[in-house]
Amino acid sequence: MLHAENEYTYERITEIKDFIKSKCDIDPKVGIICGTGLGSIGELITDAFILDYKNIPYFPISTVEGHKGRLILGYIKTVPVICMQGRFHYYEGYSLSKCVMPVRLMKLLGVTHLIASNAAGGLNQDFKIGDIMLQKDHVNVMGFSGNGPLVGLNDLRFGPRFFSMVNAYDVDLLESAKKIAEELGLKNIKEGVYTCVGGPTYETVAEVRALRSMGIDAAGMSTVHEVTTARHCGMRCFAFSLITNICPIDYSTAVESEIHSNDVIEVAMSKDKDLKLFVERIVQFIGKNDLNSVK
Ligand SMILES: O=P(O)(O)O[C@H]1O[C@H](CO)[C@@H](O)[C@H]1O
Ligand SMILES: Nc1nc2[nH]cnc2c(=O)[nH]1
Repeated sequence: MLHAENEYTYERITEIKDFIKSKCDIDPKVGIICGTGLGSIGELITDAFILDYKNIPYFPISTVEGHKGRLILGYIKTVPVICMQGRFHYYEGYSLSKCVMPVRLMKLLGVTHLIASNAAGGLNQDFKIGDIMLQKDHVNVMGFSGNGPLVGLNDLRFGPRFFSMVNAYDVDLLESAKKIAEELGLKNIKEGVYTCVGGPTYETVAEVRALRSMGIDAAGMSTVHEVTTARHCGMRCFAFSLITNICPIDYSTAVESEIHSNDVIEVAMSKDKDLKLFVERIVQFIGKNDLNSVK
């Protein structure tokens, strides 16, 4: 699968874009990707136009729990948005280029800013369940072995062959998000480095130790390739992880802290009120300050 030809050419994604445009005349500026159990962020959207993935030509379908499989266009406080209520993961059997196709679709629809959310395990042992980790950076461990969303022929209409990933997580958005969290009185805000593993297995103790020694604070199975693709096509990115579990770094406690996907979904859903307010305010901020200043 690694070097299979990317079926999602510029022309194919343009076809999908034209299909959506033929159904809905909203021009989204902010793209939102809901993580596992975080689909309620989509409830913020007014004048919502909803498309099930299964009804969009060439779209994959969501196969995991906690992902509804719907694309929503509409407004958050007058800012036009597009929201994926359900993302695609590598472990579902989708190539990384397939997983990130919706990011490119967002670009073709006019999106300039991406907000990606995810459920993640805390590797940093100072983290607590329910913390919101604002992503300041990532380590692309899958990319180390050449498994990335941009492997293959490069289409310059999306972006350049080589590009920098410094400032992948937009510093201005990150700082503004911190201020917003403070204004909202959110106490459990952390900042850190995220990584995406292939999954679907959670980490062994040895893997937790290895990832931690690389300076990584949280592990998931998404987001890195989405942000990479968004940066390739010039979007400004903000991402956060809801820490749904703490990854065991000691063999003595590993068994009792075993992770179950139901717990991940439950913790994520229990934070929906805070996260909806948080995302709403970030989108508003982008709408007021940032829409015309794409870097
Ligand atoms: O990254 P999101 O989609 O939030 O989901 C995270 O939660 C699931 C594991 O419970 C994995 O899919 C992992 O990536
Ligand atoms: N890789 C990984 N993904 C997660 N998603 C939610 N929790 C975890 C975790 O502990 N590890």
